[in-house]
Amino acid sequence: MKAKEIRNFYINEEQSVYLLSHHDAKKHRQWLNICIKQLTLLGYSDVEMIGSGAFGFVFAGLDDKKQPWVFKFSRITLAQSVRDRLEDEAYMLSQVDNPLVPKFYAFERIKKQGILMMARALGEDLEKVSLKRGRFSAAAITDLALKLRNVLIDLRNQKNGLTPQPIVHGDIKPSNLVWDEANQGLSLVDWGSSVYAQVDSAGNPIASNFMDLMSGDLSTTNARMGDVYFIGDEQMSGAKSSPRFDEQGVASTLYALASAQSCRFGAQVIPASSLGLPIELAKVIDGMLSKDKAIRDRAGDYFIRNMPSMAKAYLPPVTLNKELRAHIPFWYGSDNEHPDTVVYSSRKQFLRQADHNQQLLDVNDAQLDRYYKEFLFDTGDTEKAFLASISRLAKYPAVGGLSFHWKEDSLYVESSLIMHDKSLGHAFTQAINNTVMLAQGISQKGLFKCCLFDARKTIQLERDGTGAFKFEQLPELDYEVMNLKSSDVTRPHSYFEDGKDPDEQLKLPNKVIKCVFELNQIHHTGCIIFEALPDRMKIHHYYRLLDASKETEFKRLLNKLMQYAVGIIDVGVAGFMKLPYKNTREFSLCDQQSELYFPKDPKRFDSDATDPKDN
Ligand SMILES: Nc1ncnc2c1ncn2[C@@H]1O[C@H](COP(=O)(O)OP(=O)(O)OP(=O)(O)O)[C@@H](O)[C@H]1O
Repeated sequence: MKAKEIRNFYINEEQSVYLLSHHDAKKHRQWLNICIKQLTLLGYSDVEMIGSGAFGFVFAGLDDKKQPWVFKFSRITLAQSVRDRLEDEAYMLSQVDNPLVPKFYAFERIKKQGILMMARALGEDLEKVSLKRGRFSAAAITDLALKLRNVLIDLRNQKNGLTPQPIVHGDIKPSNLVWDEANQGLSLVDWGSSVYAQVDSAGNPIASNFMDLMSGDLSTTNARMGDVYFIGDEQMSGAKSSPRFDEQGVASTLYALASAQSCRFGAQVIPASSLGLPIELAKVIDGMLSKDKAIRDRAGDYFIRNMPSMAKAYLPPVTLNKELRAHIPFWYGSDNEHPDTVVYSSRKQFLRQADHNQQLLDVNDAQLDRYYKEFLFDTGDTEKAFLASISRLAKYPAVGGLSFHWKEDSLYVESSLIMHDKSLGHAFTQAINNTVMLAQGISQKGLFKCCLFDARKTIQLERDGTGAFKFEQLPELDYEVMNLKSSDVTRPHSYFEDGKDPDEQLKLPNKVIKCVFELNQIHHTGCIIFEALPDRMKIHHYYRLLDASKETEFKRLLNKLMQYAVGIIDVGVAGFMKLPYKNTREFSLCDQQSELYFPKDPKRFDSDATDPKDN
């Protein structure tokens, strides 16, 4: 089939579509519709978008024989050299013949836009499963570990023609593993970081032919950057491509799924040996995630050799902690409302550590761009894991605010969180608890604040030629009213206005600040963030009025706040957050969670088969 008529590609940055400018949002929607329409014209039915990543957008559809296909498009906003990689991805995928890998169908190029066509892996990717399910059980991790170990063996034994030519996938992580629950089937997708290995696991060069040996290829790396939250140190620092890269991806994946995190960096504070896994497997995973290469390699070899016997262990469901409680409270909001959650955090500054030893690969790389944008390059591992755990909270339909204050020997957390999907309560509790445990592992003194808000409610105002904001009617700030018991209403509450934040650069007009202070007299919780750009301003906010008797005054002040906000001329970001009570939770600092292994006598810990939905 020939994809002839596809035009006008426009793919924007990955963020909530609600935060794009009106113009960009429209273009984005048009673009998605064009893709769907064109794929439909080509004869595919039931076309839908099923995924997106740093590099591209992925659509699925059925061919004329009702076979499921996947179409991957690269983001038009990326440099041409990066977009060209879709063709390299197509080539590597075409080289792999494995039941766990979706079959390559075709690579088409229309104008500058490439489209990779392949079989669809059935099921749901493991990152999505993890967000719903929370921590995977010991049995699920063990089963997955064996499957992944077998994938590693297959990649090492891969032949290129007749010569053995191990392949490195280069980006093994939960979202690149598609899991089919019904058939217990696993697929490895996204071959965009894949290359032929240059060295074997012992570091000896692999050359497929004489020409390779002659060319300079053996002295420089051919490695591609995988996801910076999951790749190991060697891939990050530009070592030659080796099967060890994928061992690292597998270790990160198992660790992330066992702990319900979205990265590998938390292992110093929440080691695999604290997650209720069988002792042998836990030690292997911790070993593979070690900072010491010799330990890592030894653990990797052990994993490859012994995983089949480790997988024979009897691992019935057990409940190691009778009751799962959130370390900080959260409340359920209406299930009907599904916020498109976006997180905004300030004071990342103090989480940084000078570490300029990283040798970085290709600065053009989209992943690397992300690495810099997300301030990860000079941040310690635990701090990275903490930031990733905050981003994970934003993957749930939740709004609210959090403040972490690290003092002499304690951590103080203030919070106000509303979750809008009860069925995710169990997994969300684990996500919160991870955030707290990681925060306990941070030893610097300082303050970190973040707000989770619904991007759908963000107010956007465009500027005219003079910089003034254009609007026909002054937009209104949204709020909801919750009538709390009067005993609650009289409780004191705190307000966050604690000195200048180094990450805030917008100077707000005094009248805006005065308004916020007046609002502070009324019992409520919420946040407001002014993001003033050269061409427009976004006002992110959520407000919950906790004293219904003051609604008229509250509304009047919000209105006044908007009137003054449109007077902002400066460019930058500034915000306020208000958390409801002074009942701050105090936690001791804790470098590392204590050991917890799968019990030797599982019968004593019989699972009460808790359904996550009941929690
Ligand atoms: N063949 C496939 N079958 C089923 N789902 C797929 C397939 N290929 C991709 N997906 C889904 O689409 C998502 C994004 O695809 P992919 O990882 O290839 O894109 P990417 O832009 O390279 O992402 P990343 O930034 O994560 O590397 C995957 O997480 C997966 O859920």
